[in-house]
Amino acid sequence: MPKAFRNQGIEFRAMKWAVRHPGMVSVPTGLAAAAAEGVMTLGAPTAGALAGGVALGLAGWYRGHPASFDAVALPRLRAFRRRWLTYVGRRWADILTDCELITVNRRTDQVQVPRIVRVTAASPSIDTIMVRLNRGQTPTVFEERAEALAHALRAERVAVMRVRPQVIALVVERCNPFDSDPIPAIDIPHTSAEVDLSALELGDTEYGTPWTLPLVGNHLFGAGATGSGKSALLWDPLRAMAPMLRDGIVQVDMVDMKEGMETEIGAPLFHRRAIDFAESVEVIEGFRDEMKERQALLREQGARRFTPSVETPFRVLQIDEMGMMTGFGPSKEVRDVLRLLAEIMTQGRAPGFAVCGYVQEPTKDTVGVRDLFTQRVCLSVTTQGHVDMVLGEGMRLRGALADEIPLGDDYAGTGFVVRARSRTPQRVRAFYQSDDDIRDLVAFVTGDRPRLHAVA
Ligand SMILES: Nc1ncnc2c1ncn2[C@@H]1O[C@H](COP(=O)(O)OP(=O)(O)OP(=O)(O)O)[C@@H](O)[C@H]1O
Repeated sequence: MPKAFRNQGIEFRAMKWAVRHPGMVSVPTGLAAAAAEGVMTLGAPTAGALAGGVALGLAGWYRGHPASFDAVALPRLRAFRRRWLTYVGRRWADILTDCELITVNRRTDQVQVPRIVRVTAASPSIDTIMVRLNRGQTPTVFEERAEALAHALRAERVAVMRVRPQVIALVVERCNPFDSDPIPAIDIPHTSAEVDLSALELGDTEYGTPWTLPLVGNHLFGAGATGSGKSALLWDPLRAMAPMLRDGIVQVDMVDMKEGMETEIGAPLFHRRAIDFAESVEVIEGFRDEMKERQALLREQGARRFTPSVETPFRVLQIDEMGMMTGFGPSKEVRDVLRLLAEIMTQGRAPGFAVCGYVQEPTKDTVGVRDLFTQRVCLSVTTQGHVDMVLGEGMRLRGALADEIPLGDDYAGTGFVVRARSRTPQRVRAFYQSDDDIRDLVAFVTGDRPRLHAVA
């Protein structure tokens, strides 16, 4: 038989085998089969030109529009690479064999390896592998072997989730992208012109790029167990907006339901501050009334939205331990607070009124207005269910293992956000501000002047 036909026969057999064993196909065989098919169908020059064109197109996309490339193409390319290099045929079978996750058919003695259905890699350090269980296997078997699997995959941890009957997801956290040392606070911007309210820098993403928050036009929800580092979510936006606080272009009201312990050190930064329930209701009510006045003013001026200025400052209401106001207080008062917050959060965008709420327990019973928050950060939480409550349905499955983030200083301030464009979770770590950093911030904002505003 001529060599060309012999080769074709081999490739056809390889392709047929690959189709029949999609979970077991190896890189050289799978890719060679695909390449061979391309070459045979189109001819070598056309196939080569096509492959080159695709590579060039991707390079052009990356250079021309890195943001959309990052959101759309990169996760797919990464998933493809992981699928065919990391979780591939023999290697996958060996790992599952070593972890005692294969089965043997008693009748035929055939070894059966749970098949990979799909691999996604929303972030550089987290993969989700959908696996079809062998008949007779249960998700519990994988849960019990998760630690062994993590070691075998050389991953930090593996979480097992039930997807549908016979299909589970292995969420593989490959590494912690952040050092155990905190990320130091950024330098305070000098002038208001340097502040971008639609991109306040709060920390780093797992890519090593700045993690920014668009606070204007949004409401921030920060959830995390005690000790997870929620205070960073409170102080970091203030640091990023410091010149505007100094110049009166941003005014922040603070409701500190920890009896003022958390915020005493930065008290001069706040326009108003409340540290018990009754004062807090007053502050929230005052915030709502001011929003109404602003709405009336904009209506008079025929303006559809505010422009941050000394006359019409961007107003922010921060509520630490929000659950104490919205879940655990006396029922009539709680209802009133929820109504006020709902009013502010549904109407505050155009007149420039934003709410930042920080909670330990993100359930609907505790925070009835949870769904009105438009920006969400999930730090280390205590249960799996909390992750989707904060970030949205299915985010844990896509890799947001916030309940697996260990508590402690090495991880404090680490959490997940959802990327707006691709709706995929991304790991972030907030800047750490020491007490001295906060004192510097206060000194910068107040200068030599006396306290800017009365403190409740
Ligand atoms: N971004 C960060 N990076 C590193 N360490 C941090 C960061 N934020 C906070 N920490 C450290 O983590 C510890 C707990 O932080 P923090 O007080 O903010 O937790 P919390 O979530 O507010 O807890 P609680 O609800 O009990 O007040 C603190 O000792 C602090 O030093």
